Amino acid sequence: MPELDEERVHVARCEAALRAMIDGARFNVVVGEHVAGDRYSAERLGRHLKSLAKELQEDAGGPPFFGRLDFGSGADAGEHRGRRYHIGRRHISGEGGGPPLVIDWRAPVSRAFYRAGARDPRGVAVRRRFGWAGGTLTGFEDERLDRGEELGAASRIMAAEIERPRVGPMRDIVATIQPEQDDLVRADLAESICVQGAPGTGKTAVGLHRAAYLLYAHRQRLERGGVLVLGPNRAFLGYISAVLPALGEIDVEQTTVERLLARGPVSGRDGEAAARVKHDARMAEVLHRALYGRVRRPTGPIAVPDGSYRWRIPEEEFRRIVDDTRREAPPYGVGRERVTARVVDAVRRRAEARGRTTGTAWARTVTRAVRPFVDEVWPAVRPEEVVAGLLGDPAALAGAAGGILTAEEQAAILWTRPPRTFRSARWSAADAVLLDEVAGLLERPDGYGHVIVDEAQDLSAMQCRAVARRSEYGSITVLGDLAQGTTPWAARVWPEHLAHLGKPEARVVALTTGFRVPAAVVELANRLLGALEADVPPTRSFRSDGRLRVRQAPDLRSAVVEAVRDALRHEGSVGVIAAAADAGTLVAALRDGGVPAAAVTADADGNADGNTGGNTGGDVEPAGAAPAGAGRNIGGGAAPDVAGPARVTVVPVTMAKGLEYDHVVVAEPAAIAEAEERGLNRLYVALTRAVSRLDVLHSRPLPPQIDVTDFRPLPSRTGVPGSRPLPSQIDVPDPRPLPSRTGVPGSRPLPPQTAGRPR
Ligand SMILES: Nc1ncnc2c1ncn2[C@@H]1O[C@H](COP(=O)(O)OP(=O)(O)OP(=O)(O)O)[C@@H](O)[C@H]1O
Repeated sequence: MPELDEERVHVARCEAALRAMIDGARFNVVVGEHVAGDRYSAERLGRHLKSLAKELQEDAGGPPFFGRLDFGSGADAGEHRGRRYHIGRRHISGEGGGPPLVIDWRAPVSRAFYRAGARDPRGVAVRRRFGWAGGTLTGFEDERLDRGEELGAASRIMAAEIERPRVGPMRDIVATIQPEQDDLVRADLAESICVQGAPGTGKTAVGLHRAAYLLYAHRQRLERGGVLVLGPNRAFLGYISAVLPALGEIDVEQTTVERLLARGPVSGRDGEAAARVKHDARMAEVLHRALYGRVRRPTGPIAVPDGSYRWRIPEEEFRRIVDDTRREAPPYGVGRERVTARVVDAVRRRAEARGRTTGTAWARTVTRAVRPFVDEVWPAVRPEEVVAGLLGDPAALAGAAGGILTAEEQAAILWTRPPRTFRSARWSAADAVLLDEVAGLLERPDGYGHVIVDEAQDLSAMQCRAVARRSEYGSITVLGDLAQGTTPWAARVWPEHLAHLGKPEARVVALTTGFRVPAAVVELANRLLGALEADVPPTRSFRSDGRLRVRQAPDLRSAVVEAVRDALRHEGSVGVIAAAADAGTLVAALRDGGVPAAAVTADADGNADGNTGGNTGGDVEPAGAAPAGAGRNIGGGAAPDVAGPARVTVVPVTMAKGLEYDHVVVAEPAAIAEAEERGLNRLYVALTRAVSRLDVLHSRPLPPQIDVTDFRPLPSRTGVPGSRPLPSQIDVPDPRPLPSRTGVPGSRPLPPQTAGRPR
């Protein structure tokens, strides 16, 4: 039988086995409800089995496997000698307890699929990649690693997967994880890592796959604490929300830092000066002082009535208890309990010396009697009281911030009209960070087993501390790009940031091969790097396809409508990215032009993406005239079933981080660049959202760094083994001749490898 037919037979066996697994899981749901010993276990088991049944059901339509490993007969194959494994998104059990039909991509043996190469075959004789179209197996590609064959980036199947137009939410990348990405995905649970990755290098993908991997490899250890994924805003979270469920992980909490810290609605706003101070690491010390400033030295003895006795703890002893407890520096709330317990103990010693029996009831009564004395010296407080007490009272602020904040800084954060009580305070997004800091001083928050922080460069020192508090006993994966930092407090180097995150020892790894943005677009964006005050290596694109078009247009609005109409002739999502102030008019222009567009709007909960005024996280508002599917058009995802209008989303550039669209129209770069202090970083983000095509439209002069009159594609730095640095299509006014990479002016380079990746 031809090999492809044999594989199709295997597909059919997998489908049958999967159906049997679904039936089995459903049966177990029913049985599980009766077999578990107690209600708690019954509930847990039921929940587990139901979600398993649901996952399997939802998964049933997808390709059951994407790769195959045939191990050779050499000693390096170890226990896998002569064996063959199909690798897929999830394990599929063999019929009747036989060997599994598909091995989970996270299993130890699957590692060779991602890491084996001609130089280090890891015992693998043949690596096979499968091509699928609409659930049908269409072909495969073999690499005879035992004969020194390796396609690398020349694999057609891999290139097609990476270059596939984006429709719908972000997909998993299990079939094409690159070796350097795999290294990060499978890093040990105990290890904290920081991935400095240029745009589109797969940081987010790596983080999500790492979450799935860790849950697979350390499920029991992570079950209690859980895994937390933090992203910049809701549009981003919407875009990535399908990846983990597709990998069978539905219990991962995905949220923004703002939501994680939220104690109530954000109703106040800060000016930039105030927000900068509130987000500064020095505020931690100010708050610490403000809180512990409430602890007072005892000014008298304690007298506790106890039946016919009256016990007395002298002032000196009480003072020693308070001083000792302060020195031990426990969380404030614990300190309060410790002082109380120590005073009760001191009373107990005296009572027992007089022959009193001191049981639980005695301790309860005495504790009640001691409380008022402890309240005097170590009062119970709420975070809101502490922060309001500081921001609403110049003297209190001066007391806590003296020698830490300058007079101007203190003036910047003082409330001009303090609320009557802390209960009526209007808290800003930055205040939420201060409240969380105080809450963390009062009581340690529950920690997570592992925290993944995306777009971490934008976090402030105080936000980092909030994350650190939640991962004190766990590890973290920090994902970010210093060049994409846009908040006023964005990191310029990693070590300091990692220290604020509580993991100064984290390994910093750079990813530089971009999988999203085509080479020509990358080269344009790279030109901004010198102006971004970030010491990061330039991106090298894996992709030689794609198109860049730069156009001057006196009437920008009509040019945008025209460009979008043109974009809609191609498959995939379309994103129009503009300065926040211009987004509304572009939505209107598109709708007037008969091109309904969805619009990314701000989150209600605040300060997600560097706009200190709050309201910068995002959501997607469906296009007015769009069909029902448009509402699902979160971030980069066009609804899968749409044929036109709902594929277009207008994104204020402040919301574009982490998103991607097949075709991007960037409108008026100069307006983006001048809208904020780190406007060029923002422009860098905007220019790197395109998967296949980028139109840059401008009516005003372009920022000099990307002025196309001087635009010449740089020699390819692709450097991806086996890749073909064919220039992407570049369409700019009056481009200078392409520089030669073979020495002949205007000549186009020949790909080093012509086999395997036809276009
Ligand atoms: N190994 C891979 N195989 C296939 N696609 C990949 C791979 N790595 C990344 N991608 C794709 O490239 C795109 C960019 O990835 P991702 O969003 O994770 O990058 P990023 O580094 O977080 O980018 P940014 O900093 O711009 O947000 C995504 O569509 C992702 O699926």
